[in-house]
Amino acid sequence: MSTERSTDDATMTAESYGPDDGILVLDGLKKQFGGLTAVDDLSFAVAEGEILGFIGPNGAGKSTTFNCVTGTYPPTEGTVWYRGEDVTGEPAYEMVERGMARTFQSFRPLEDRSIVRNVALALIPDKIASLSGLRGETRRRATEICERVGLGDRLDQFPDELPHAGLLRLELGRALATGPDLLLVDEPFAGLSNQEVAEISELLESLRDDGITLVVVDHNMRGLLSLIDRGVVIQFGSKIAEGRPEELKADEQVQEAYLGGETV
Ligand SMILES: Nc1ncnc2c1ncn2[C@@H]1O[C@H](COP(=O)(O)OP(=O)(O)OP(=O)(O)O)[C@@H](O)[C@H]1O
Repeated sequence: MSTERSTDDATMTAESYGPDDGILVLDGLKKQFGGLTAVDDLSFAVAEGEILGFIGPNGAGKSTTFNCVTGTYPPTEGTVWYRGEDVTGEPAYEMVERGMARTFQSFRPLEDRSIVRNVALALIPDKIASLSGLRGETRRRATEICERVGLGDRLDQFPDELPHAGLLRLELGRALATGPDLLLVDEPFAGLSNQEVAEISELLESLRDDGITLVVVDHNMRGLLSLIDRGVVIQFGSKIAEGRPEELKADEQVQEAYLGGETV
């Protein structure tokens, strides 16, 4: 990363990143919808093996950034590098093949399929084609993933039998089925009790221990600051702070953006 210019006020220093600054690097990302600039000159890097929080108030541009990175929208300007390669504007299926997976805020399970079948459908055939007994192997892999996300005792239930936290686990299972190196998790804590936040945090930490890099998005800092190694905070589509949880908590702009000056 290099610094191109700096300002003497409290605004962030303008930065320029290169392809090797992290497993995922955004440089000067901009996304406009007509006259609305949803993401504006946003740059940051995700280090391999970390849990990065991507934080911002409602409407700050978090989902739009996610959508530009995962191939849902082409960015208006800027560059996205994944594992050192320029992947700007690549379609979603190519990003999945490269090892990037995401969960969605609104869950989209197939309601007429069991839990294990929902996960099996997300398995990428190429990755298991060389294994013998594909059908049995598919079931075995899907079962393993269900167990991994805490749904081992609900394999043959249907999505509408799951509580909210169970649907989140299923969403994580479907993402894991694509064999990701990087997992983008969209607002996992919304609608969860404190106990569930702790349990899901434990699951996300265990995925990191398995070697998966995580970017966790949330507008709410509840639960997030104790989970993440580092955070990037955005407001109105631009980065206002970046750092370790204790640095973010102490940052005046973050306080202001979030709680009108109250302590985070
Ligand atoms: N497809 C779209 N067309 C037009 N405007 C959009 C579109 N998607 C997002 N926006 C606008 O871009 C801005 C950023 O929205 P975005 O959904 O990225 O914010 P967010 O930080 O994810 O918010 P939330 O926490 O509520 O999910 C908002 O003003 C939103 O209305």
